[in-house]
Amino acid sequence: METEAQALPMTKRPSSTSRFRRVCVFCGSSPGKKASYQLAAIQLGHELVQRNIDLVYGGGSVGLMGLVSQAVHEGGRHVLGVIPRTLMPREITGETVGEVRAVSGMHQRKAEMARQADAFIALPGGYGTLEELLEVITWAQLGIHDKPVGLLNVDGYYDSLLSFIDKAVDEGFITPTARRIIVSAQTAHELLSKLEDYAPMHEGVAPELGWEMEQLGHSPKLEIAR
Ligand SMILES: C/C(=C\CNc1ncnc2c1ncn2[C@@H]1O[C@H](COP(=O)(O)O)[C@@H](O)[C@H]1O)CO
Repeated sequence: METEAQALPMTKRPSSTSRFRRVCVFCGSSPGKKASYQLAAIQLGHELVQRNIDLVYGGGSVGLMGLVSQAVHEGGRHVLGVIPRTLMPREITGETVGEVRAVSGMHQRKAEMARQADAFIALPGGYGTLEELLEVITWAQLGIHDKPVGLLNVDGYYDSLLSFIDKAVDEGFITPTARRIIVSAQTAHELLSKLEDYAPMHEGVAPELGWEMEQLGHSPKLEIAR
């Protein structure tokens, strides 16, 4: 349900503060077939602006990635696009608004996005989005970071993924504690509010696995957990 403030145009809305300085958004490099996916990307951008949160994402202007980054940039917040050099030509990813950081490969990109963010949000997307989402969930499960992970379940797009994960819990492959790492909601406003309230609950299996980030040129947990 939209509040009175949310119904106002972005320029007329009162801004609020957040415990997050910068959020990483994973999302489709395609726009998807439903207008609701594109609208949700724009609304997420507006919600970040309203809460004074900056954006880090995979760079470029293709698909939902372009919509969320443009909404944040136009709202006056900082946008950081992290792009592997091989994807930098404009004909592959389009123009990136804000700051562009070139990295040497896909692994370095994920590590840099994770290092720069205080929380993660996945919009609808394909293999790339799923891979990025599942990696930060896995890192949270292992205690490599303590940052909240949110799933924006637009129009039930992720219902079947969530059902599968619940089945994995029932079948003994994911613990109930690890299941709670994923915070989901149907609107950006509700999701950000839930993420603000999130308390980390990993089982601290192997926090020393921060070595993985070190291998990619970053310091372990202390630096990325902020
Ligand atoms: C290869 C093609 C387009 C590549 N364009 C991309 N530009 C920037 N970032 C990308 C691109 N493709 C994937 N990513 C990253 O993965 C996520 C999106 O992948 P999905 O498979 O579309 O869900 C996104 O978060 C990026 O970080 C032409 O097809």
